[in-house]
Amino acid sequence: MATNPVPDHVPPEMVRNFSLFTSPGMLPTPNGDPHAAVACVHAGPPIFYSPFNTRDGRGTWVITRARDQRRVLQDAETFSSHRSIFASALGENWPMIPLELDPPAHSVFRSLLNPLLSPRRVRVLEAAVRERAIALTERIAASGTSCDVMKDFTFPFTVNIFLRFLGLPDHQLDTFVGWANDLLHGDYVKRPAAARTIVAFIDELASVRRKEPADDFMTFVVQAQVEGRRLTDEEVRGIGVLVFVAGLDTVAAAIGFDLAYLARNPKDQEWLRSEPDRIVPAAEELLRAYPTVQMIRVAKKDIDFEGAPIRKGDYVSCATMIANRDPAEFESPNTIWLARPDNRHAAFGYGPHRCLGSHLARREIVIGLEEWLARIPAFRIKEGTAPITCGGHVFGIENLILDWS
Ligand code: HEM
Repeated sequence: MATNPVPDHVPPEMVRNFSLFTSPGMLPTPNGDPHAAVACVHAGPPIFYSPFNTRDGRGTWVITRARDQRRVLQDAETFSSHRSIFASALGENWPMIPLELDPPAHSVFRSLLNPLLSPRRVRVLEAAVRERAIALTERIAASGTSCDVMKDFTFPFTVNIFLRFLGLPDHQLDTFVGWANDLLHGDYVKRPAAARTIVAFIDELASVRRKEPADDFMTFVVQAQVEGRRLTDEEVRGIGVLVFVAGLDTVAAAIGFDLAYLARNPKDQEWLRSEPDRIVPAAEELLRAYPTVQMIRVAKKDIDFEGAPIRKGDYVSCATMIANRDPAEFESPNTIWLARPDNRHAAFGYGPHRCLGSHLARREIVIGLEEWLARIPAFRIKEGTAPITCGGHVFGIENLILDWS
């Protein structure tokens, strides 16, 4: 792990002892609330330097205002998204596509992939999403009055949808959950091992689909053309790996945080159960209050930003969990108001890289909540248990044991 002294160009008064990885509430914490723990940055300046704010121990500038984050995320001329987050775990340097490409290359691939996750395409996938949510909640309701939501509901739900999207059978579900978990939350041994396994899996799937095409995502990718040519093996891998990591943990964590909130707030729970039409706006408010992704950009040139001397190569963090609690953007940002109007939150990012899977993610969350609330009566956190939350690049919730006895 890198140890990062503060670079010479960073004025000492701009350094803060804050990190999405190590600040209080960020390490795995029983009954933790990492979102509330980051909200404290709004009492400070619009930008500061955090000496340890990535998984590999690098420092980043931290942008605390939603408006300034939008400036960074929209300006790909100055702030690049090429970091090889995944490949670097293997000591390699290929980009996840389209996330780690800058315009104009980014738009070539984004246009290629947009139709696969468009609202129209998601409507086609929706029947399978609902079928899966019903099957899981029926099984949970029939088998007792308690369950671990992450293990029994959210992961089997989201991984199944992902496997269908890729065109793979369900029996690999547990294996995939294990890989995703090791990759996102594993230590320095588990993480590269999981990265290697996922790359080998995607490479193998691509090679099978080249020989035996099917009606699925990977076949689309290996047959696709950009600028009059087929994709290279590295590009196919970059896309496959990104879709693998982008959609698994994020939706599962979102539903987990939502159900944890509802378990602790029985009135809101009943309010949604009695009128399920309220779930769509409520899911937006819960995405605002409990977003999970920290976006990072790399400065391509020197720039002075709100008084901070950002230098070429510096990392700049735009954390959705910070933007979504910005009091300049949201009235009483730390209050959860399920009917909040005009909820223009940043959970899915901003600018050219805005989440490609947001339409699918939104439907998964809403359908997951609808079917859960339709079958599971008034639920609460099981006595004697405590959900364990964690910070990091992607905030998560490790276990959530609910009880409705
Ligand atoms: C609640 C669930 C989700 C959240 C909170 C989320 C959040 C985000 C965010 C913040 C970004 C921007 C990253 C950046 O600019 O650095 C992003 C990008 C992306 N997301 Fe999602 N995501 C979710 C679900 C999904 C799903 C289900 C998929 C795919 C099936 C997906 C695929 C992608 C892809 C491919 C990108 C890169 C887009 C580009 O670079 O043009 N995401 N996501």
